[in-house]
Amino acid sequence: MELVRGLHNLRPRHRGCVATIGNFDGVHAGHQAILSRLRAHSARLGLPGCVVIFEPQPREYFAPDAAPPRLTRLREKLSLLQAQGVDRVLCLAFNRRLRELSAEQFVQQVLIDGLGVKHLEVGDDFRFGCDRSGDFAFLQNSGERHGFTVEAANTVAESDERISSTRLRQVLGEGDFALAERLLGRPFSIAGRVLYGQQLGRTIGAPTANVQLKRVNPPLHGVYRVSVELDGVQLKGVANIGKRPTVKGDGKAHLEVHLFDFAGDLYGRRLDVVFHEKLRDEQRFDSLDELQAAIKADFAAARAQWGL
Ligand SMILES: Cc1cc2nc3c(=O)[nH]c(=O)nc-3n(C[C@H](O)[C@H](O)[C@H](O)COP(=O)(O)O)c2cc1C
Ligand SMILES: Nc1ncnc2c1ncn2[C@@H]1O[C@H](COP(=O)(O)OP(=O)(O)OP(=O)(O)O)[C@@H](O)[C@H]1O
Repeated sequence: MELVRGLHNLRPRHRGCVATIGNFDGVHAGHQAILSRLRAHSARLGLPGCVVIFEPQPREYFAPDAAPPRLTRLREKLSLLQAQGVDRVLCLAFNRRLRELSAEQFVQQVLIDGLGVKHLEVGDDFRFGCDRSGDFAFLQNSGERHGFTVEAANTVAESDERISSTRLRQVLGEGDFALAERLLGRPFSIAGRVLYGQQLGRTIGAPTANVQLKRVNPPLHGVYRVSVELDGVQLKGVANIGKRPTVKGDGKAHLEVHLFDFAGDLYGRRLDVVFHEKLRDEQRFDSLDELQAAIKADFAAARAQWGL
C-alpha cells in the first residue's frame, strides 16, 4: 500500500482510481463494507483503490480539547487499511486551507485534478466541504459533469443501530468488549512501542511495559484484563490506562501492561494490547502501599478470570 501525504505529492501516475473519503477511525465493520465495495469497483475497472483520510481529523482541528478520543492513530489506521486490501492512502493535512474549500473546490482539486477519480464510494450519510455542504446528491451531480460514478453504500447496522466510530467510543467507554468486537470485526486493541518507564513498577511488585500512547486522549481509562501476542504465543495480563494520579508523573495518559509469568525484555518492541474486560477505574491512593495492595488485587482478579 502506498501512502501519499498531501495533494502536492500526487504525481501524474496517481491519476485514475476508485476512491472513498472519510475519517475511518477504527476501521470498523461499516468502514469495512465500504472498503469491500471499493475493492469490487477497483477490480471491475482495473484501477487502484484509494482512501482519502485527514490528519488531524476535522474535529481534532476545530476543537482540539473537545475532540473525541481516537480509536486508531494514523499508524494503526494505515495498517488496518492495508489489511483491507487498500492500494493507496491519500492523507490530507486538515488545516485552514482545506477547511475553507467549498464542496465544489474539493471535488475539483482533490477528486478531479489530484486523483482523476473514475468511481467514488461513500456512506449514505457522507458530507464534506466547507460547512459540510457537499452531500450524495451534490457528488452525483458533479460526477455527471466530470465523468465519474458515485455509489452510496447501504448502512451497516448491528441490532438495528448504525455502526460508527462514535458508537464504538461509547461501547468501549462502557467496557463492553464483546460488543466492540462485533462492531469492529476484531477485538479492540491498542498498538505501540514499549518505552522506558520510571522503573518504579518493579519496586512495588508490578513490573510493567510502558506502551507509547501517542493519543492525548485514549478511548479507555482504568484497569483492564488484557492479552498480548508475542512471537505467536498469547500472553495474559493486566493493563492500566491513565495519568497515574498516585505517583508524580507528566500529566499524560500512559498505557502500562503487566504480563503474567513473563520475564523477558520488551523494550523497543511493538505490542498490540488486546482488551478483554474492565476491572476498575483508576484511583488516587494516599500511599504507595495502598496502590501496591490494589494492584495485587487486580492481578488476583485477572488471574482468576484467566484461570491462571
Ligand atoms: C494493574 C495496574 C493498576 C494500576 N492502578 C493504578 C491506580 O489506580 N492509580 C494510580 O495512580 N496508578 C495505578 N497504576 C500505575 C502505577 O502507578 C504505575 O504502574 C507505577 O507508578 C509504575 O510506573 P513505571 O512503570 O513508570 O515505573 C496501576 C498499574 C497497574 C499495572
Ligand atoms: N455503518 C456504516 N455503514 C455504511 N457506511 C458507513 C458506516 N459507517 C461509516 N460509513 C461510511 O464510511 C465512510 C467513512 O466514515 P467516517 O469514518 O467518516 O464516519 P463514522 O464511522 O460514521 O464516524 P463518526 O461516528 O465519527 O461519524 C463515510 O463514507 C461513511 O458514510
